[in-house]
Amino acid sequence: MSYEKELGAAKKAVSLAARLSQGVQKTLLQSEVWTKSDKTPVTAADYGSQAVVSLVLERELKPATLSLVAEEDTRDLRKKGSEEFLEDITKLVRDTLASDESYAGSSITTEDVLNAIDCGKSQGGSSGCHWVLDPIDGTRGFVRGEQYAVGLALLVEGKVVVGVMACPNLPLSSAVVEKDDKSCQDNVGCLFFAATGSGAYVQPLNGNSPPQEVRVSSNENLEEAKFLESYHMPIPLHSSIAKKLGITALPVRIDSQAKYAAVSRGDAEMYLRFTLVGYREWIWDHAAGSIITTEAGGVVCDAEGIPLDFSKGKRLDHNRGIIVTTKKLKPLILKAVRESMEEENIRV
Ligand SMILES: Nc1ncnc2c1ncn2[C@@H]1O[C@H](COP(=O)(O)O)[C@@H](OP(=O)(O)O)[C@H]1O
Ligand SMILES: [Mg+2]
Ligand SMILES: [Mg+2]
Ligand SMILES: [Mg+2]
Repeated sequence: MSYEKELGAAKKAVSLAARLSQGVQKTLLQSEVWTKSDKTPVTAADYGSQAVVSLVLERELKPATLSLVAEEDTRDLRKKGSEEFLEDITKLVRDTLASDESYAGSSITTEDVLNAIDCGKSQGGSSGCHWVLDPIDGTRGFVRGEQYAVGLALLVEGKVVVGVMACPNLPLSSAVVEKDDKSCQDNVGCLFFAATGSGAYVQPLNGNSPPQEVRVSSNENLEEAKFLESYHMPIPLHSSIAKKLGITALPVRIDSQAKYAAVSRGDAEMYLRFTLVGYREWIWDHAAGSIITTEAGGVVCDAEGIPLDFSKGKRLDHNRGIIVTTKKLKPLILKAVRESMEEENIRV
């Protein structure tokens, strides 16, 4: 089955949400960063982006009911004292939609914004069609003025079939560039997308250049390999695995699912994610990224080599660890992972 219509709607939704987030990031003040009950940060861009994606999918696809599994909810926005913040978000959403010719003149109220965000309450699962959204992935990176992504995927019968990811600050050349390389740092903003069986592509986020197919690296020389991990949680096990593999370079730390995009484009050969014991991953942190990498010829699996299962609701059901790499390197990496885990007495 072709998912052309869904892909078109998702690209439009994610591009507009990225436009909203770019405006917010430029002028964001520390006082505008709220903290959620799980102690993680959230901003007007997270809420605004979720509302924009929800409204655009609704308008473009006119589904009987839109099933959206998304990160943010309106609990804090509905509390007394949030009125001004909600007004600001509504203005952002209104201005962003008005910036697209096809939506010019449409009026958006605070109630419309709250309803659009609340649309993201779906639980997902193994049957039917569900959109999966991380409106701002890597909010910590976003707040620091660094990397973040807007990730949207379509789940059909428990499988990811479409993925779209905007990385507004990611260089068009490579994610792994020197901080003082001005020419790369100035030429930023990527839109990655993939549909099942059709490959993975990238195009400039704010330009009109045609999409280019991306493929994972063909490098098999681990001495020259680059590997990625989260910015905020360097994990000792990652270093042991890299050392065992003979990787000499230090890990490159990047926020968000941009790490999946980087592996899909061949910027790096490996992304490791061994979080703290007991942490169960949200599907929206991986859905868009995983199909982009697999359609680019890569693999996404757990420490046992088993593909991730997106069919069990809002959380991923998998063993310890996530490994994103190339098909050629997978056996070597799994061996190094197994040995390092045994040595450090870490169970799957
Ligand atoms: N202590 C933790 N361990 C694992 N994942 C965490 C975490 N705290 C936050 N996260 C998740 O990791 C995501 C960011 O991933 P990364 O570290 O690769 O940038 C966050 O997404 P949000 O920024 O969308 O909330 C959040 O869902
Ligand atoms: Mg968050
Ligand atoms: Mg996230
Ligand atoms: Mg998020």
